[in-house]
Amino acid sequence: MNDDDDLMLNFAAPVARPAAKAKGGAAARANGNKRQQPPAAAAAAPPAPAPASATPAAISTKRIRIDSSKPPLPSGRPASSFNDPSSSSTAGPSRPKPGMIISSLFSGAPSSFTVVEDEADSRKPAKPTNAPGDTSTFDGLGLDPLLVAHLKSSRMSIGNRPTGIQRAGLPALINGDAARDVLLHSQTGSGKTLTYLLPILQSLLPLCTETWIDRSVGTLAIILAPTRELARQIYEVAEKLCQLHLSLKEQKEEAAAAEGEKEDEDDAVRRTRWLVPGLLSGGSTKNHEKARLRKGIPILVATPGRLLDHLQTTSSFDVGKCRWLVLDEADRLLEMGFKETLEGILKAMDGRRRLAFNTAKETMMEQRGITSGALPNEEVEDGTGVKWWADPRKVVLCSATLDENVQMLAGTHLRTPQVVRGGADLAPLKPSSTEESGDLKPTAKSETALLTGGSYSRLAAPAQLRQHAVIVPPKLRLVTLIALLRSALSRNAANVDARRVIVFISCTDSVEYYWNALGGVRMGDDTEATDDEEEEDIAVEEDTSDVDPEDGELKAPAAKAPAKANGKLRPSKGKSSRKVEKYCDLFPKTPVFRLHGSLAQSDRIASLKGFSAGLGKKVNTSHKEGAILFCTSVAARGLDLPSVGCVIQLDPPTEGGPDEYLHRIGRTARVGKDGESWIMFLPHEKEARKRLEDAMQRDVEGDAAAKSASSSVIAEVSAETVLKRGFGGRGDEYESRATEVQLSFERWVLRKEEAAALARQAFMSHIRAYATHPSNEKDLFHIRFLHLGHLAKSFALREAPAMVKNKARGAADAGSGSLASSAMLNRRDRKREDKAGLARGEPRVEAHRASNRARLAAKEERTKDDPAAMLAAAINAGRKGRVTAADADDIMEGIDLSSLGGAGGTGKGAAGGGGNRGQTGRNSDAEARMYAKVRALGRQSKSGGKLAAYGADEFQIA
Ligand SMILES: Nc1ncnc2c1ncn2[C@@H]1O[C@H](COP(=O)(O)OP(=O)(O)OP(=O)(O)O)[C@@H](O)[C@H]1O
Repeated sequence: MNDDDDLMLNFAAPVARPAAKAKGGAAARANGNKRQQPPAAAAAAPPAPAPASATPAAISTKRIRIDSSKPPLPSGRPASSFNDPSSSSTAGPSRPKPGMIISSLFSGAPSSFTVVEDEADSRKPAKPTNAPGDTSTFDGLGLDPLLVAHLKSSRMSIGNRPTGIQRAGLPALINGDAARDVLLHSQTGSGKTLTYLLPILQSLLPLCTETWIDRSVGTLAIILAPTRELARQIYEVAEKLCQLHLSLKEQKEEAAAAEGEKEDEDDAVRRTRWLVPGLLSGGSTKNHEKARLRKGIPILVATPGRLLDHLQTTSSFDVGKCRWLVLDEADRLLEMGFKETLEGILKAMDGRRRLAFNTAKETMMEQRGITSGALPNEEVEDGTGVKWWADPRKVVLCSATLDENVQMLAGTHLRTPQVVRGGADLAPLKPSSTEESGDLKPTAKSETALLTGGSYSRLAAPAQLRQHAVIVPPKLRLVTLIALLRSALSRNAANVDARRVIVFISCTDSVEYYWNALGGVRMGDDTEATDDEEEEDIAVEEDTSDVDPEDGELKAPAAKAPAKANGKLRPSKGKSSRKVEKYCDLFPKTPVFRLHGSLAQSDRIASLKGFSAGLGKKVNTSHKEGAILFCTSVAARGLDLPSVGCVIQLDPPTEGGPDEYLHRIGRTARVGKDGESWIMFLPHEKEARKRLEDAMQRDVEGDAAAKSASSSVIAEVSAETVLKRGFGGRGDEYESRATEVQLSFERWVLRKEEAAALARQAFMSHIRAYATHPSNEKDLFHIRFLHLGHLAKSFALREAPAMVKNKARGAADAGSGSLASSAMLNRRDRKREDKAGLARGEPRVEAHRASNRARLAAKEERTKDDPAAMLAAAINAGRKGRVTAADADDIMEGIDLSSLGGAGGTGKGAAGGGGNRGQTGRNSDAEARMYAKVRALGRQSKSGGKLAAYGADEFQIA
């Protein structure tokens, strides 16, 4: 984008443009662009894509996108030596005071470290595979000059170089076969949004010359996105696109005014500005949305649940003339269980279209006194004189991954779909080439192999993205995370734009915990925080349910609200807690944000805006010192956050496997930019790195360019290397620094019961989330392999796991009154809604219920003979907020706590190599013995509080 200026000189020669309609020009100006009636016999052809010629002109308008600028540095808290990883100060950790609790991170850490040299940095920087091309231009692809000029303007700042998917997709969507739907398949961050938005706008622009048409014409394009955030992001891009100059004259005038030249009087095609986007994502009240729909929203961006709701209940919602339906992140839409909703939407839209068409046809026949046979369908027009139904509605399905579900959807609902792919090699598009585009036959079931087996299915990360995996013993997870953050922030010191870091975590409670903990830790001393600081320290959000009944949006898993502890904790009762950023002593000038499905919508928006642009008292406009975002997988798909230099996965994805991994790392290295990613594995999960690599390698098989770009290599780096880099110092000094950091977190947890409650809750939820890894990953990700005591350390907990569980349960019981009653209320509300829906015979509710019933029946069938599956089901129930205290007991007791025996060896070893219980069958004797032991441990810990009796001295119960 920096070389936009150069590109301005390289515009292609003007291309032919169909004669512009004269009406609406001078006449429209004379009438002040008032709405006119169409000429009676105006058999206006459906506006066709109209490549036009123009001399591009510079446009200078205010920039809308929030970008980084450079505010003065804020003054943070007194920085300790930790704020300089390169410092070689010999100051060690604070000396233990009498009675102070000592926590050792490094003594007894499993066989110290196996040093695996980080070869990542010595790897040759790869050629970006999702960057804009070098030769092709947007105007060369037949894009309207108005749009080309707009893309180059400071409003859009895109330039004139299309990315691979744009080179392939724009011609297919602008000039392609009108009778075929399109499946866009491309790498993350390759510009898919513009690939469908530009053709939509181009096809609708000619309608703006018809001055008798306005937004009351109804909805002409619908874009569906799985989450509110993504929907909002697409809406914002559409909004910016729609702010283009509507005539070349306007552009010339502006350019002339800027350059002091005399304006040119020719080319006075006038367009009226009614082409506006709207957003329906459940963010505002339904009545408000209904009012907006009544007015008309020509380009509508929506989440599926809300859209179907309006299709079923809002009679003024006019989609009879809709020409485009885009399903963005189609794989995610399906994963989130929107299949029936999507089918409902398609059915409802077809119905409305048929109805509108029949009405128009009957009116025409009546007016002309002719029979149906004398009026071909493609000649049917409505009162506007536009033949809306001449071409079928175009469905565009976008996905970075082509799994079986996407293929099924495409095969069932798309008309002879054309698969359009953005090549990794950025070669100029050859539309007929199977390398770039291919045919997908309508019978998806039989054609599945065609797509997955060949070179169609691609799971490739951008080649310039440097991927790393770090194998971390559980008790070093917290300090390794801090080290990674510090390195990422300091590594990109020279590149302000790349200093944003995203950290993916498995569950909402853990996100809340780490966000609060980072804001709460104090380095350099162990004094109490002031009362004010204490008040500000902890902010928690109340859980809502898994699925928002309004927009069907999936919430992050296991989001139980932390229970009231000693009557002090302040659950936010769904109210927005206004403070969305925190600052940490370890990187005092870097704001830390969080994002998960249980946050109030206003906080979600504020957090995203803050992370993207800068917010808060200390940094006013942008983040010179970077920004950190802790989030669940809710942020994995589609979000286009500017200049993310690094993605860290503290927890590997619990669902979605390599696809989810790919989407998460796709938040960095976007559109040819540089980026790095880190994923943490526990020692027993080590093999997972190879599996990810293999999955990506398999997927690029046959694609020499992508293979040679080695985009699938995940370099293994030792925890020691990461800690050394992150904490600096000479020799083993990094160990004492890391220990001091760990101690500071532990002090924070010990100091306040609220903090301890958060930590316990996060620990429990983490284990529940861990248990949801799919069965084909259980050989690596099984809760029985977890060393719970060491894992507790990564939440800065000093308590034994059994005690953590008991206390968490106690706290939950204490707070159960309000939580339970609010859950009851939610349930009652939903029941009432379902009842009302059924009474009205709403397919949405029926479909929802039917699918739930089918799912439950299938689950029961699967789990009835398998205790492991029953346990997993209980844990799953926990993710949905339905876990009871007894379930929690079962979960904790179901884990092989013999690992607590210290001398007993690792969790995996103690599991006796039994593997998955579901696979090997249940040894009831052994299980009974294990439960007995667990209960004994529990009793022992309750009466004496001395798990050390079992050699579990790492818990250091005082
Ligand atoms: N031709 C281009 N030149 C420069 N920047 C571009 C171009 N096309 C798109 N972009 C920018 O690239 C970024 C990523 O685009 P977009 O979000 O559409 O990617 P995506 O393919 O949808 O990614 P994901 O799969 O992660 O959702 C956006 O900030 C967009 O403005």
